[in-house]
Amino acid sequence: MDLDWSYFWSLFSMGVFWRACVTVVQLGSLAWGLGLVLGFFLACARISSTGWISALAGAYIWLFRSVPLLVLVVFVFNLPQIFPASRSVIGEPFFAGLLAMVLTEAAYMAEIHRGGLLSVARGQREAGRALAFGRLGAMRLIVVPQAFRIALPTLINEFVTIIKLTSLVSVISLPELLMTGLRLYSQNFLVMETLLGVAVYYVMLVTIFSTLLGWLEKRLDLQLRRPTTLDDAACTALRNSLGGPAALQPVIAAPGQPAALELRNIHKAYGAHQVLKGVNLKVGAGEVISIIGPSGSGKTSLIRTINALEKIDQGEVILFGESYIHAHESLDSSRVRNGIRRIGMAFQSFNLFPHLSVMDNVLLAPRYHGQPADGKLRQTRAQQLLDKVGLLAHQHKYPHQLSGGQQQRVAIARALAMAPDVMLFDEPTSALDPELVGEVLKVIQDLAQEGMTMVIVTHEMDFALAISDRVLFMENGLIQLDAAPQQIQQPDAPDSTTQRVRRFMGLES
Ligand SMILES: Nc1ncnc2c1ncn2[C@@H]1O[C@H](COP(=O)(O)OP(=O)(O)OP(=O)(O)O)[C@@H](O)[C@H]1O
Repeated sequence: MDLDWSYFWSLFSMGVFWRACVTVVQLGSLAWGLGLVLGFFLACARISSTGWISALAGAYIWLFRSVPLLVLVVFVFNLPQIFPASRSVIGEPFFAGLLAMVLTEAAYMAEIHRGGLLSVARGQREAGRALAFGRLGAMRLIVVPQAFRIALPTLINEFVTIIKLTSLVSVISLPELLMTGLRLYSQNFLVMETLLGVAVYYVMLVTIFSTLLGWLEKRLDLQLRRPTTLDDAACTALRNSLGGPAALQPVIAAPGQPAALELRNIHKAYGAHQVLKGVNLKVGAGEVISIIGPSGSGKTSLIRTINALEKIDQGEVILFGESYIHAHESLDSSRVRNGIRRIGMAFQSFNLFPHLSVMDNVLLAPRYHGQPADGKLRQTRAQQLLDKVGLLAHQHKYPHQLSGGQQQRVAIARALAMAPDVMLFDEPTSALDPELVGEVLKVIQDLAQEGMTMVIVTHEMDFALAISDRVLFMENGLIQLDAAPQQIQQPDAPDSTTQRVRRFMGLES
């Protein structure tokens, strides 16, 4: 069978097809954009901890993924028979088609967003919480940007699907590409040539939009960014303009002043497993406390209760004489949030925000809290802190472009950016290669020398002895020994617990 090629080529100069292209693009883009937004809220509802909200969202997704789009399009278009008032809107084929597509796409996009949201590591939310972000703030600035990047390739694919699905709206006589072709070949009977032309129009639209969205995806791909490292001259010039590295302003111990931190009778269980069994601890301003002990003894659980990353079952945490966390009380109160702002934390796995540059990692919390209010001052302070941890030259890099030791130093600078009165370190060197441990310990040692109050969970025994005012040995959810390093280092230890700790620390066999 011979095709009428001159007719085929003439299809591309017909205004009616180009108008149909515009309709397809408008319908597809609106359905994609609205489905994207509605799908996001549905995904948030789906992962909500409130049972009925999650169930409602689940039911919506189940229903609209089950009903074929073609059926929904016809159904929506005929709704004015039941609700005449809706005729002015969905009596129009374009809006009826759009509504049906948005309802369906929202269900699909919700699952795509849910996948993205669940892929963001738990540590990211914890890092936000440790920087006193509210739930919404953490979601907006930390979780959603990462989830969106993860979901983007699938969302782009969905756009291509939607462009093709617009052809289904021809069933209610919307003059999109298929309907336009159909009307034409029902007059001239050149079915193959017309459908071939329609197919070429679709391929053209999909190609243009895939290229544009692919370009967007590349622009957002952090792996492809190549930030510059400042050379020595630029770094020195910048350092001089900053007036040197940041100096801390720690709370100085004074007679009669309350302890910087006090834990009273802290109990914590995971299910039936009692992990903390009544821990009492006082940390004076400027003191450095190291917590050591066998694996599973409750060290990490204890330090995480101090900045409300773990709820306590019994007891109280007091910060500079003010009661701040009580068992059974919400950890979302402004009192707790204000307390958290005074406490910085460095995590074992760093938990840097991978979508932000080093500089923006340090700036995120000060910007969020408006601390200090002046943006220029915030920037200067962030650069001074990066200088303090030896990373001024790397300020434009992203976390994946740094070594583990560098990442941990950025994490420390990020915590210091909130000018905390107390710093918590949860095994800060455990995830590092041995040759990178020293550079992080050096930063912590410098903080100790400047008088920062610190609680450090560590397996670095020599470091704990060298840096600490007191070393705590935890076992079975209790502090078994609270002693000065000099006392532990005495070879003729007075009691069996000290002897046991000396053996644990490798000081005697
Ligand atoms: N989220 C959790 N759910 C259930 N059990 C947990 C949870 N977190 C910790 N545990 C349990 O609590 C106990 C204490 O854990 P924790 O991490 O505080 O110990 P640790 O002394 O810090 O150990 P390590 O030195 O190995 O890090 C362990 O038995 C652990 O399995």
